[in-house]
Amino acid sequence: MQRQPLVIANWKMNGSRQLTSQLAQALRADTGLLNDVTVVVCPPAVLLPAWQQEVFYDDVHLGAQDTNENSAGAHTGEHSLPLVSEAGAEYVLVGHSERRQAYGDSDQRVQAKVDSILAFAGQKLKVVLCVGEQEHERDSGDTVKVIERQLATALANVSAGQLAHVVVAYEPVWAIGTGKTASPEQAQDVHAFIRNWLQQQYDAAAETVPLLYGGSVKADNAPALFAESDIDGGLIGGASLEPEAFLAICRAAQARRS
Ligand SMILES: O=C(CO)COP(=O)(O)O
Repeated sequence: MQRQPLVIANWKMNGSRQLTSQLAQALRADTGLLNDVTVVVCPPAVLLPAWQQEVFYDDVHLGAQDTNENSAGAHTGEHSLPLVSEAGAEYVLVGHSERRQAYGDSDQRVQAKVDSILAFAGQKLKVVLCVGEQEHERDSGDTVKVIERQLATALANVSAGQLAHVVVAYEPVWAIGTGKTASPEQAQDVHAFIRNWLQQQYDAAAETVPLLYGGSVKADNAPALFAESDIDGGLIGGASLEPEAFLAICRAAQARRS
């Protein structure tokens, strides 16, 4: 099945208004690219309004890096779904390893966030569920066990109908920001496992779910990664802060369509 390639920029706690204009202009200069590839930018939440002004043609889509599972209340420093949605976000990253490791996002909390996003306002938001093993878990042969646990908990309450609003990003923790990319074969093996697992749970609905690879994706390694059958695009950290590099990565995803 032909899935539209998807590339998501995760700026993490980086970027600026100036970079917002630069990247938006670079992306908009290549209209053919934006027809073929769905491009989503997840800036820090305070930059969402600046991005909203840049992408008034809806050609680039916006996302939030995280949200709180509560819709409002006394949660100092947090962002709710109504707030990020009003600021233009259509996608929400959930369970990024940096949130799992440093900010208390347990499997259960990830599940609560997934449930709240899919229940929000008639399912207008998409979940980008991040999963991935740590280096010692890969070394001890537990990669698949960890991924299965993360998927099973996060998606426990998700129906086949809701799966159309889910993207899964495989981000091996040892490859994030380290320059150590998973080889295309290592990534494809895990993506095939994820696809099979989704098929067992959801039958045909699993075919529509975009599976992204993230972890030190750069302009030079993206073509080989995106040539794999179950790698539908990427979740890009550092290289998304460099317009030239990010565009080259998006073009590598575009090549999946030919
Ligand atoms: O964590 C990532 C994207 O969410 C990957 O980050 P890097 O591309 O900087 O390794």
